[in-house]
Amino acid sequence: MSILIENISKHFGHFQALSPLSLDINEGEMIGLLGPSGSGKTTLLRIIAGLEGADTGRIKFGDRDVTNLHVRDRRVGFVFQNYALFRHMTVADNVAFGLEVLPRKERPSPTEIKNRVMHLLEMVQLEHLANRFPSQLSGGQKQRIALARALATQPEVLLLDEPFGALDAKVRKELRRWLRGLHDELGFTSVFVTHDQEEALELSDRVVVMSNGHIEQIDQPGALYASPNSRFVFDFLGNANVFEGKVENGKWHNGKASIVLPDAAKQKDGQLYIRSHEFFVSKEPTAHANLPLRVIAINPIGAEVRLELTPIDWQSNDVWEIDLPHKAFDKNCFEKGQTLYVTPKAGYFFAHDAQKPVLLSWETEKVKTADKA
Ligand SMILES: Nc1ncnc2c1ncn2[C@@H]1O[C@H](COP(=O)(O)OP(=O)(O)OP(=O)(O)O)[C@@H](O)[C@H]1O
Repeated sequence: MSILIENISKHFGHFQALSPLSLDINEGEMIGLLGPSGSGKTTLLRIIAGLEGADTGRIKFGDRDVTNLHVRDRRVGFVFQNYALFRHMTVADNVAFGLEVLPRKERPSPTEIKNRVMHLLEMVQLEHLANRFPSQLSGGQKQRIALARALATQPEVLLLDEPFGALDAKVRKELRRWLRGLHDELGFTSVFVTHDQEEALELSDRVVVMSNGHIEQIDQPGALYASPNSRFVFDFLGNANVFEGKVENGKWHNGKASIVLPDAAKQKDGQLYIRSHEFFVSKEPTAHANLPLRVIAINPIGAEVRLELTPIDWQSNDVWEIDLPHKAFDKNCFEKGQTLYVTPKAGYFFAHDAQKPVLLSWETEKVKTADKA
């Protein structure tokens, strides 16, 4: 079922929670609504569900205009963060609930309900827990039951609000994979809310990045990561270091630090955003950059080592984070308190007078040569 969202806006009193926004969701697509707290994700999801009315605009499911339809007539499935299972009912009764409350004309027979519940429990691989109560389940199991319950009425649209927010990282990852598999197998259309960029990028066919009640960018995960179209999106997708530079003699300067402008750069003042893995690190400045930093922390994180650094004799608002493969780290034997120099390999430049960034790259070979010199 496709979903068309057209000029939807929402006020709570004088506060504008959603500016008029539009979004076209294809049948069978999985869409992640990503944004910081208060950006309007849940409000938009609730308006799609019919739990909240919009001030303006309309919503269509396929050819059906559902703008004024009651939540129960929209036929959507929901999953919330806090499981929302009925504590006094068994797992099987919880899953059957949506079917039991259907109007008599639409309600399947008791045998059919029983069969459908068992099938759903098999699908979420928890048929052996049919007679347990929610208090006897783990968080991950509860959430799978919540999903089975949401799917019982065979909705064509599934809406999920931070479905895995309360779970630990490992279970979260497992459930994500499993939800994606189920989505692909059953072919429903899903919209889920998250403030976790990794979750959004991993699960979604397209990600909708929201801030302050409007849409900043809609893109496939790869495109979003490769071409963030604003500072906000860049910041929100994480792990960027920002160098604020003023142009002088073909270089960006900031205090005693400098970066040579690559050929493609316009001679403009602005901010260079560099991702944490886009650096060479050395014990001396290179021909391309003189960015001295002091090591304040060293944290091994999985396949990489993250160095936290503060500028020496230049200004930056944030601590810098640089991720190095273990090999590169071991070769250099960096220690806390030590001074080192970083050279960007690539970065996004936002000129002060521009909204959109330019992707810049320093030719790798040249930097390497300079590094060795
Ligand atoms: N019923 C309400 N009454 C008044 N203000 C509300 C109501 N619901 C939401 N808001 C406000 O609207 C804004 C958007 O809220 P919303 O819950 O949609 O954000 P969100 O992006 O989902 O945030 P979070 O990630 O924290 O859940 C917030 O500033 C919130 O305080």
